[in-house]
Amino acid sequence: MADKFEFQTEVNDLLNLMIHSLYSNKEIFLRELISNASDALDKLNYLSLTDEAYKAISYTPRIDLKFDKDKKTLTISDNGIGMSKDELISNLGTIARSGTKGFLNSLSGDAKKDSSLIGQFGVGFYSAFMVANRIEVVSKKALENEAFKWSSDAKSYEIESVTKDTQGTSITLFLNDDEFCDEWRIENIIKKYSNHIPYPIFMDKSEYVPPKEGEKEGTYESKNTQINKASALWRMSKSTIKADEYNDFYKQISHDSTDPLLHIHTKAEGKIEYSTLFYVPATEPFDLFRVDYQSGVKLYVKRVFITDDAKELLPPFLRFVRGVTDVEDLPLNVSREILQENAIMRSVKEQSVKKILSELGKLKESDREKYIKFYTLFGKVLKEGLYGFGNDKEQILDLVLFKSSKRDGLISLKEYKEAMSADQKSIYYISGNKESMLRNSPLLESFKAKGIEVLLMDEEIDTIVMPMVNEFDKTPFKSISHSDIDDEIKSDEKADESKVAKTLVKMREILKDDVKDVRLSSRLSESAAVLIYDKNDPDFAMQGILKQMGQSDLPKIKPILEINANHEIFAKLEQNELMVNDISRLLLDMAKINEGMDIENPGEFSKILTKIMIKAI
Ligand SMILES: Nc1ncnc2c1ncn2[C@@H]1O[C@H](COP(=O)(O)OP(=O)(O)OP(=O)(O)O)[C@@H](O)[C@H]1O
Repeated sequence: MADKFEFQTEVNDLLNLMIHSLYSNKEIFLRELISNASDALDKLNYLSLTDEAYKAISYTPRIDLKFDKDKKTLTISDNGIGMSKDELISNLGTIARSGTKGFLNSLSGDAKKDSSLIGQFGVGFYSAFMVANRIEVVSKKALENEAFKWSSDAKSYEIESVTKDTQGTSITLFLNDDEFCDEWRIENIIKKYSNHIPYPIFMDKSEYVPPKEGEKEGTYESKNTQINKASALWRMSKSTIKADEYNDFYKQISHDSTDPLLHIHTKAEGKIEYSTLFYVPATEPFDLFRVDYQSGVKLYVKRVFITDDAKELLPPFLRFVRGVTDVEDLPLNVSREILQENAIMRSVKEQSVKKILSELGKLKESDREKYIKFYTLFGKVLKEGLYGFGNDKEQILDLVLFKSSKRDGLISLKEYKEAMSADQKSIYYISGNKESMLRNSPLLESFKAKGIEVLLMDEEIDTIVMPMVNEFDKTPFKSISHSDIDDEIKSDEKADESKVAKTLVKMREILKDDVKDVRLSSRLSESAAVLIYDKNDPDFAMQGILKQMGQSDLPKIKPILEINANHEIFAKLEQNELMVNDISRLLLDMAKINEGMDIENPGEFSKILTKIMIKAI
């Protein structure tokens, strides 16, 4: 008797999408099923090497494909770990991963793009419903006696008890049409996506047998043949691997259907022996900015798969990297603690980071267009490495790019320095979250007048990390929204305090609750006033970030209002005391607006402005 089950709502939504919307690139279903079979073999392989109970299982790991042209079925079998009844229910009836909602929301309606997301979101198995109207999964978990059959028409599913001799899983697809009932087509898909999974894939292939003596014509015989290479690509010598093979292996491990931007293959044979094969994707992994992102690097020890959940293998600022780390001198039953504390692992990690960063540096020099593509995708993540006291800051500073007040596009810090005049002492930057606002900030006036370049840091991460970066190549960074200012950018025309003495005293009094001080500015040439921050105070952009991070009890940080004594408005104000009150308030609010801040009392602002407009007409 079969028990009937309903799918979890999200699975229903997903299946509807699979069947009705995601039509292109259907062939990836096979990659997904083979990859699951390979994972199941990995799990059993690992247990049989590390767990006494499993050592007794005698098996040669393999995956078998069979199709029946008449019945239009394709069967994918493995002799891996298998699934119990409960596992069939939870693995093939629900979607455990929290990312799925994100998947459903992120679908663009562009079938090609959407189907490339399928694997990324861990909904691989369900993709088989793109090509099949019915699926049967027969599975027997290793060391258990019972086997079960899960079957579904994509609307609901049934589970019943069956017999099966060996452990493992056999998945039969009842295909919608003949497309995937074709030996040649299947072989090509396997070669394309699954050539380098570490286990052999077998299939019956008809082979031409030449005529024997006395016979006129040859015949075709069906022969069970291994159709993939089953060699761990990362262990092979670089010179024997073709670009296509690197790309295809990437697609298999990442479930991404776009070629990667870069691969970095290393075989270290010194004191510590290991192989790494890393890839920089050309698309953004869906969970790149999720706290619960999945590690993209699989750990192997002596070719035995250990885990794909080891975030320790690379630091978070390289979490976009996909690939494999295979270490020789570690025990197979390496635990999480070992991963974190083991000297070998630490050294492999350090060297991997150095290697990845240096290859990115080479790319920056050799192919700027490609590098910009990389940087646009992952620059923000890379910059996270500038936070704190990491060892890699210098290398990362060589890689970061910024917008500039003087040039189009993105420039590196080296390029900034090369254009500096001999007497410029600092690398100047302004940070905030809107490029247009930064470009038009009054704070840039004297820099523009003197032809000094300022980096425009308009990403949130800049505001967070830049205060933690002191210098680049011995040149200090200086935020231009702070009060300490180098002599070289001070205005040439020395402001004459006596011209505005009365106004200054009054403004200080009027605005004393809102600003720390009202001062003469030596950085303005056009605007009447600007807000800056004391050297050690967080600026406006930083305050915003602190609030976002939950620091709601921040004390009120008062800015400093700097005024341009040479501005006509102050000459007039000295003669017209009655207006000082209104104009002071307006100047403060205007300076706030220029920085993208909210003004405290918009009603009051409008009233004063209206009053002045009436006077002006
Ligand atoms: N051949 C198999 N043998 C054993 N377990 C399997 C097999 N196929 C699928 N499973 C189980 O079903 C789960 C769901 O598979 P599915 O392909 O939907 O997602 P996934 O493999 O977890 O994610 P991803 O596609 O990102 O690798 C797997 O995690 C695995 O536990």
